[in-house]
Amino acid sequence: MLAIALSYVLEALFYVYQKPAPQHVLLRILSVALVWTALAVCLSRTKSLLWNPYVGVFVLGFLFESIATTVLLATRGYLHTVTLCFSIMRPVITLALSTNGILVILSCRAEQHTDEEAQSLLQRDNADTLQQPQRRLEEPDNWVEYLQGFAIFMPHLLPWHDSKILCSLAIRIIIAILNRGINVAIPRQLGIAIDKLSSGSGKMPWKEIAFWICYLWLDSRAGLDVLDSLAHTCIQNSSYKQITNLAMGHVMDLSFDFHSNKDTGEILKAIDQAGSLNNLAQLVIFEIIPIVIDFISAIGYVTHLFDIYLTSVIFGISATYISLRIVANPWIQRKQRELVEKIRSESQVAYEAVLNWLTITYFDQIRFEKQRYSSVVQDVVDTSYSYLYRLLCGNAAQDLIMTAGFAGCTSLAMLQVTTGQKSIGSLITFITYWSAIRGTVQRVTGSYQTISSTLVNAERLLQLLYTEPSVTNAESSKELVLKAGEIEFQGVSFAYDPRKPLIGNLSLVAEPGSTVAIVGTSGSGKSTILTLLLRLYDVSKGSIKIDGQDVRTVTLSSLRRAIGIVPQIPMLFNLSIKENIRYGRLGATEREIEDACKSAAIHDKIMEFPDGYETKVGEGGVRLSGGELQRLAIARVLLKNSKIVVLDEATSAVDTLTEAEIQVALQRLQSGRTVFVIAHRLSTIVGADKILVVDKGQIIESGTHDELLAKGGTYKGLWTQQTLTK
Ligand SMILES: Nc1ncnc2c1ncn2[C@@H]1O[C@H](COP(=O)(O)OP(=O)(O)OP(=O)(O)O)[C@@H](O)[C@H]1O
Repeated sequence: MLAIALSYVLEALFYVYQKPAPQHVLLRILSVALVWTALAVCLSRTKSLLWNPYVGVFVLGFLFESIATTVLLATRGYLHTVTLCFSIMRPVITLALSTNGILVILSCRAEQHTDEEAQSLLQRDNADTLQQPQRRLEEPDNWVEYLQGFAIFMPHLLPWHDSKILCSLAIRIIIAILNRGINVAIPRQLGIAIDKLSSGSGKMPWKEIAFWICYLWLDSRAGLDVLDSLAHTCIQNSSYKQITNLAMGHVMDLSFDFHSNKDTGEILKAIDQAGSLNNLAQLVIFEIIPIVIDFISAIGYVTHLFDIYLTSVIFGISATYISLRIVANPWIQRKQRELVEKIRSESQVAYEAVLNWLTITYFDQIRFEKQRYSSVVQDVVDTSYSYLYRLLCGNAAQDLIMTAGFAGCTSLAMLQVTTGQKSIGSLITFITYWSAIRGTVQRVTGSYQTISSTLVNAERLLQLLYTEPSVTNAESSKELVLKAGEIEFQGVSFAYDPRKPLIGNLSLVAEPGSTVAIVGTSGSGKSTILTLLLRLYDVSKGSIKIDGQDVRTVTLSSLRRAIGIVPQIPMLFNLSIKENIRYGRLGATEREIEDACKSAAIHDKIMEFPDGYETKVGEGGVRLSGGELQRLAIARVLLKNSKIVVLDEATSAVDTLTEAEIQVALQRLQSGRTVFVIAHRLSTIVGADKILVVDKGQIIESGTHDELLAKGGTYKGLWTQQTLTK
């Protein structure tokens, strides 16, 4: 392919120096050379080659080359040994290319056929669906699919239903159209003014100069740009709002399996970087499209002003300039992607260090953490230098081409002025217009660079958006209708990891208004049983029913509204005590909050704090003691006032005196509610209606305290151990 392109370039040079040819012949030769060069460059950069379009080009090339050669021989126009050689060589090469391509396609088909037979259809489809989004991001070579991946952002980047946005869009489109005219009008007007000046009339061309200044004003930042910037900011703010809300909303909607594996710092950075997508749609509409229009008008205007030679040179330079960026971009982008990843790990390390400051201090590892952070920062700096180096190399190579092109074009134009073919005004117009042409071509690569870095920045967010929540509302899900509050586990099996089954065929019934206690060794799956009730995970077998309704058939929101939970390690927001308790029921009055705190035996303690209910609890509740934290969590659930209550070691961190107080509160809480209690301290569950002893995800004993003691099994052993220890 390069040989064909080279033959055309040599033929063009031959025509320029040996045998002048009409402009249309030269233009054809140069255009075809460009097409073959572009095709060869594309082919050299393709990793997973799609042969069909290339073979199509080769076959068409062979047809056209053969016709061109036949016509040339028949008309004997511009025939010379050199051109004759080229004209015969090209059909031969294209024929060879076509034959080779067809053979490759046939052999590929044969291979594919055997591959497909060896693979089951279902397997292939599943693998395809699962890997599609990932593959799109990992194979930037397949750029159509890669871009398709980002299409989910489009409705958020340009919200069509918003009249304010539509109005801003209309303003920007009108200004963009006006700007296209102004771009040509400025150099044209200057040329007209100079021609009038040099006409020797001795008059000042006031009118022409006034128009020129007026165009300059419109083009300046005091002109149309003011209105354009306002409209731009309006659209940008709207897409910022939409994209960040989309990102945050999606992360909040993801299920517990995602949140138990996530890297918080890295996720926060990914959401933060989503902001860079704001400008994407506007960049395409108001940069790329105007650039194409500018370029076409530049080509037309220069042809009108001078001739097709100059236009072809400009066209060739521009194509080389842009191709260079396209070729260099993957090389630059690789470093940029590395840089983005390094920046994300930097925020992850910083986040973890700040979050775990206390642990770091306990183990006196502050120096180690400082070093760790400084080493990731150094990594970021080093990578940013390598990225900058690659970027500068690309820019320098491009600008060299542009400068050489300017020298060539201006010399050509000056040549025409010296021979009297063109006026000095035309030359000035061309020189002024050159900066517009250069600007246009530079904007193409600038926009390409911006778009590609925006996309690289947003890749992580895109991966996040492709992550589906594993627990969702079923299509026909209804609100949970709570009646008496009966809970039934029927043959429930579950595993966090399929390789390690945890709960196997577990069945239990919690009667309405009863208290069911779950006891057992650490890690036996007690908390997991209750996370299944909350549908943080779905059971892999069996079902969980509340008042006869399967938890998978009711909405997640109604299910979680019905259950109040006091977790093992309660987490609080870094807000005041009052605001944290109000989280149980946002509409609660101050009186209700105080009542809940009194019931949870924490009111007096809160009143001892200098700021009372306004005391800030610190991140996660770090400024409170373990016992205070647990009692606040109980108060929060009391305020929520839900029919079903789950207490996961709710009193493990309080002394026996406080525990006795809380027990009174809990008894109040338990009346009329179905309660699940997980407790290691068996003294707290002796009054439970049913005690289940769990081991390795199975219920091995069940009954009341007395029944279990009478049985003399595992429970009796645990009880004896604890009472003896006491
Ligand atoms: N989100 C999770 N992802 C993967 N494995 C988990 C997850 N949560 C718990 N596990 C594992 O499941 C097993 C049971 O954990 P679970 O918290 O249910 O035990 P437990 O009986 O409540 O223990 P403890 O009394 O110590 O609180 C443990 O081996 C634990 O490592």
